Amino acid sequence: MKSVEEHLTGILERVAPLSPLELQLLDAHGSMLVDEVAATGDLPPFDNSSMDGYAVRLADVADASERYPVVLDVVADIPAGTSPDVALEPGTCARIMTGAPVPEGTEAIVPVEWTDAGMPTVRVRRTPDEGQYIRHRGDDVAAGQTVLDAGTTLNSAQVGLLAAIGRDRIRVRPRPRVVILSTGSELVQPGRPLTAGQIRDSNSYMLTAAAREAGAIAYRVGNVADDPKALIDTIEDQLIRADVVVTTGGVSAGAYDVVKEVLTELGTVDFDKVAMQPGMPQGFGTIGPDDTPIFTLPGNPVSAFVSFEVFVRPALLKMAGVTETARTVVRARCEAAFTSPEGKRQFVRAKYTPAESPAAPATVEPVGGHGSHLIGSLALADALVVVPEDVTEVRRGSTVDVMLL
Ligand SMILES: Nc1nc2c(c(=O)[nH]1)N[C@H]1C(S)=C(S)[C@@H](COP(=O)(O)OP(=O)(O)OC[C@H]3O[C@@H](n4cnc5c(N)ncnc54)[C@H](O)[C@@H]3O)O[C@H]1N2
Ligand code: MOO
Repeated sequence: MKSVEEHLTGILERVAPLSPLELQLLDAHGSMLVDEVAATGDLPPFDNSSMDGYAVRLADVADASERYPVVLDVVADIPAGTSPDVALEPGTCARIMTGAPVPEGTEAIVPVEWTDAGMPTVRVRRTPDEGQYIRHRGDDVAAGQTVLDAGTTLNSAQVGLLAAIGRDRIRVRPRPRVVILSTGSELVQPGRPLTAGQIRDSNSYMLTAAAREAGAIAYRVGNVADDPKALIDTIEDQLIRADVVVTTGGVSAGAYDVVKEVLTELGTVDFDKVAMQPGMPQGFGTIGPDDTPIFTLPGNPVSAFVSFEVFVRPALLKMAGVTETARTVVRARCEAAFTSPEGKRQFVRAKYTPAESPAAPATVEPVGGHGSHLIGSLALADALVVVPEDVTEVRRGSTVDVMLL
């Protein structure tokens, strides 16, 4: 049997970061920036008001009070999106809206709430501080300033910033496109009735969601019957939109394990037993004219989930340009005793509770049994306890490695 490390290393050696592409801003969301981005202009691009109110000269309103309001002539009305062509003379002001450019001579903005909102004269009842409610050109971002570093995975605020500096396209490493298909003649799509001996195809949904959580663009193909021609035709049809293909089922030793049968014949996919539990039967290789990586995961739902976590997710992250591809592993006190198969690394689904104080360290509680079909308890887990190959018994209260999901 191969070790988990050997199998993972073999995979990571054969997948490469995807080539950079210039994408529309929203298509680049979630992708990694290839280049550092600098602002070509100032933000804000001009001095503007942060309040709806009146642009004033300070001397004119220095004596304003509730009791003795100052009366000013309103010589201009400046909505956002216009450019004022007035300069404030003594005794005058301009009505101005939030975001509108301040006219020449403006020393502060008086919010409309401090006035009688009058036109064409206004009564000002309070004195603003110098510069109050004026947002200055470049006080957010200065022209030439680096706003985003290369290697940033673009989140929503960063997409907003790129739009604010005028970028509508940006060069990124695209998110990998993953095609997920499950195999098995016993499978029925959710929403359809079951007949005797059938079960629902949960893997294709679970892995599509998992691929999305890993930042990929995932396409779910439903289930393909255990028929060699149907399988190869479906895979070939899907290659057009795939940077990676993931299948589940049909890789063990059964008489109808078509994935293994069909892909072994092609000679580009290796099938191995990996020393882990669950997830022992694994296949990885390439397929099609572009040598598209293909993962063939076992069909048992927990095995498929763990295999995705341990092998597929790191590969997807590497393709997206991420360098740290491993999940965070922490140490925690195990709240239950259990046994582990000798010579295999066991991944035990569990619930993790972070440390609350030095007296209450982090703990982890295994959930459900060990069966690879137990998706009910898998859904309760937020972590996997990782039990080394040479450990056959985990005692309650011992400290274990926990991979946080
Ligand atoms: N004689 C042997 N039998 C098995 C071995 C072995 O070494 N020798 N290995 C066992 C292990 S370990 C695993 S894991 C499974 C892997 O099986 P396959 O990958 O061939 O998957 P199937 O046989 O197609 O299905 C296994 C199991 O999972 C259910 N399944 C399959 N696909 C889905 C899906 N999309 N959604 C929900 N459930 C699914 C399927 O109905 C089976 O119950 O083999 C063991 N057997
Ligand atoms: O190794 Mo299989 O993946 O139980 O359950």
